[in-house]
Amino acid sequence: MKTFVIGIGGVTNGGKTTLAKRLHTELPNCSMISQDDYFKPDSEVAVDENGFKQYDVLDALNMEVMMARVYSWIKQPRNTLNSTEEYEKSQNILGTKDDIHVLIVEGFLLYNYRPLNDVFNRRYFLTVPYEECKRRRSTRVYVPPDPPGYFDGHVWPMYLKNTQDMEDITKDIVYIDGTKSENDIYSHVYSDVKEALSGLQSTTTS
Ligand SMILES: Nc1ncnc2c1ncn2[C@@H]1O[C@H](COP(=O)(O)OP(=O)(O)OP(=O)(O)O)[C@@H](O)[C@H]1O
Ligand SMILES: NC(=O)c1ccc[n+]([C@@H]2O[C@H](CO)[C@@H](O)[C@H]2O)c1
Repeated sequence: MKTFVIGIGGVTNGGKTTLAKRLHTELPNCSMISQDDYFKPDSEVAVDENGFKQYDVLDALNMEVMMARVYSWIKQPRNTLNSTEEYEKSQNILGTKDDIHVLIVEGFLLYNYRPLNDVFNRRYFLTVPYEECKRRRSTRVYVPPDPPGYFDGHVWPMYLKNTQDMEDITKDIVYIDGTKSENDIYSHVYSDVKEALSGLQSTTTS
């Protein structure tokens, strides 16, 4: 039994969840963890001098709790070949009976956190330019909702800083143009993953 951990990172509203959910549905033996589920309670998130809650930094997240979940999956992957359909899916995709378990981790701050960055076999990063990102974000309602000026006063500056830090930590990232259609993005990543899984299969033994 082997494991393969995929990171779907990128800018806010880059389409991470959309892509991750589809891969999760299509890949056999696949589990998914979303970083957004690990935000600290609002009362524990710092506020800056302009009154903006500092949500777009690692300190806003319970990364230790998230890592515990990731390590626990690696130790004992949850999804097994538990149905004929899953079994056939794995044969179609991998062309083999071999047992590979896939974990998708999706979120906006994956590669800046070294312990998490270290577990990825493949790192994707969805990008969207400033204007399109701001437009998409304005259609979303978070809890709590973005106050006026939040995108320019916190979200985008933190994205630029986090991306810079990320590039200092890891170079091994596959950048994806998030303005392409959902289908194009999915097909591209799916073929890439499939190729990587086949490689894993032929180079290792269980
Ligand atoms: N390829 C795409 N082209 C155009 N719009 C897209 C595309 N993918 C996703 N969207 C839209 O962009 C918005 C954000 O998508 P999604 O929730 O997948 O992004 P995200 O990166 O997970 O966002 P978050 O910052 O909340 O983590 C949604 O309204 C979604 O429908
Ligand atoms: N999920 C949350 O608790 C929450 C609260 C406030 C803001 N956000 C935003 O989520 C994005 C990541 O998906 C970040 O850009 C946060 O600003 C999330």
